[in-house]
Amino acid sequence: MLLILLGIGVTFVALVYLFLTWEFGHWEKYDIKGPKPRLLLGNIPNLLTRKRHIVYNYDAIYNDYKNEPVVGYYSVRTPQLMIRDPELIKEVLSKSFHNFAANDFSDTVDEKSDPLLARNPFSLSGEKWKNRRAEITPGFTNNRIKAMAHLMDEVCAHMTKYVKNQASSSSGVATLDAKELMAKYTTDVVASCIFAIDAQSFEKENPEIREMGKRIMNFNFVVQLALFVTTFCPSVKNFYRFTFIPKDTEQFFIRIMQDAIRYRKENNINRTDFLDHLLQLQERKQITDIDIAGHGVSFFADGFETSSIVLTYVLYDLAKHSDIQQELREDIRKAKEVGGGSMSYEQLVEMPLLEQILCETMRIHPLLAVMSKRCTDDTTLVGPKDRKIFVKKGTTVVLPYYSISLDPDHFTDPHKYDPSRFSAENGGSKLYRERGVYFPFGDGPRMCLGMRFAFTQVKRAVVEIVERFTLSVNSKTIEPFEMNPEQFMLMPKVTVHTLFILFPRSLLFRLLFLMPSVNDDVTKLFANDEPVVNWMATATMKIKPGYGLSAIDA
Ligand code: HEM
Repeated sequence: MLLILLGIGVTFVALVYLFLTWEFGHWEKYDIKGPKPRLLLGNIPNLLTRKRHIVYNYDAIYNDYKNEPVVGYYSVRTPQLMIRDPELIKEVLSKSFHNFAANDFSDTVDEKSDPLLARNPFSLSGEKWKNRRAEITPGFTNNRIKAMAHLMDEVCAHMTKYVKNQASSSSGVATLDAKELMAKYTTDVVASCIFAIDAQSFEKENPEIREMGKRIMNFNFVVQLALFVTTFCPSVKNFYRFTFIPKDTEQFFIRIMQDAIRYRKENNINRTDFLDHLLQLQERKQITDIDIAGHGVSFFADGFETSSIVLTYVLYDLAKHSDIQQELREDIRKAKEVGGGSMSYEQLVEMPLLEQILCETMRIHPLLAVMSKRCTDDTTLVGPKDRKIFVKKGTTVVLPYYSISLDPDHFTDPHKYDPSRFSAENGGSKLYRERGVYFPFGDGPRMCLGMRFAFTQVKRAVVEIVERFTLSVNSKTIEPFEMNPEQFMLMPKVTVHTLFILFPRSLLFRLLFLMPSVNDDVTKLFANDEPVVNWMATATMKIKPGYGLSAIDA
């Protein structure tokens, strides 16, 4: 009996071992170099251990195979391919798009358990993706974004008031959590553009829409679990469906979308925003309320977190480089002078230095470690020196955006913050994009749909802050940043609570800045860690029953 049990035990262990290592010779068969995988951990151990962000595993693979166009590695036990060569990256994103049209995440989202997320183009593939993308694209015309820029003006006014209220009356310094500040801004902008509501992030302690937004983005754990389980055993997707958006959050968004539609129809409101686009779409195509809510939530989820992280990094970079900050301030002043005291939408989107700052920030602080695509048909890529690289249908290929952005072969002195590398004289971002080394918004037919909206939203906030406040890094900031392994996107692990000191640009401070003899005092003041000022509500807000938000009429 004991022998039988022992036999079963040994067979079981042997089978598990075989299961875990079965694929480990895959890349050798195709003559593709790569690191030796470890049992259970493969080559991305942080996926399981979560000791550090997975970006550091990908980066090590990228840098260890400098002369290889592609590297074969194993995620847990599944063979995956890292594309290092920029020409091949362009091939995957654009030229051979038909063979890499699916995002790796695509078939992990189920329409029944996640009806809203399943309507986001990012989660879709094939015809469904094409249709959804075609429905959203006209929502981002130049005219509509221009109209939405006015809605951003209102949010900026709230933000300025909030920052001023945060500043200590004695020093004029406000120490703020930049990420939190920027998330409030983008939440209010995006809520205004889709749901036509004032989310009141700057006025209320914990506005419900902000909390619900956090819960949409808080699927980090589920995403990481799904990533782990599906790379461990990809067929899990066929019989188990993950739920990424909690049900109460889903119901909340469906409800506010329905309320927003009813309110607009009943009151005959004409407002050029994304909701207006969705209503026109509903008239033309008879799409359901769930479809509309799906589009709304997509815009919300894609729009607020990405832009708020980029904004946080822009503020950080400007705080670190006071000369660039001052140059931008001067540009803003000149633009406003030309505009007779205000800045037009056209002026905003065309400010060269501001554009370069954004491009450089998105290079030096990439938002994503890698972009993952799924090979949808057996394909042979042709690498340098005519080398044939066979990619089997179903293989995940990753494009190492983080590592490429910081590779000295592609960007001179890559750790130096230098917006001028994106100046028109140097060829702008187009040059790097054409080389296949700069793709913060992806590229090809699946490129980010909200790019122009995101740029406008980010630029508007930067202009507001730089014009009115002086930014400096708080001395408690731990640098260089260590990325937070709990987050899917690349965000610093440190609490950014005391990261910045925002300076109201009062006349007194302007004078201090213009007089070199007192500049030292200002520097000292910057270095002081001012306590966070507890903000108290100063305005009474219209509270709408249900979710404490007030609708915007026009
Ligand atoms: C600075 C902020 C943003 C960054 C850096 C960013 C970046 C990206 C990236 C890298 C992709 C994947 C592209 C690919 O798969 O090749 C993407 C896709 C997407 N983004 Fe953005 N994004 C930003 C803001 C926005 C905003 C504001 C919206 C909408 C309001 C948006 C909507 C989308 C959508 C719908 C997709 C899926 C496109 C598709 O699969 O067809 N994004 N974005």
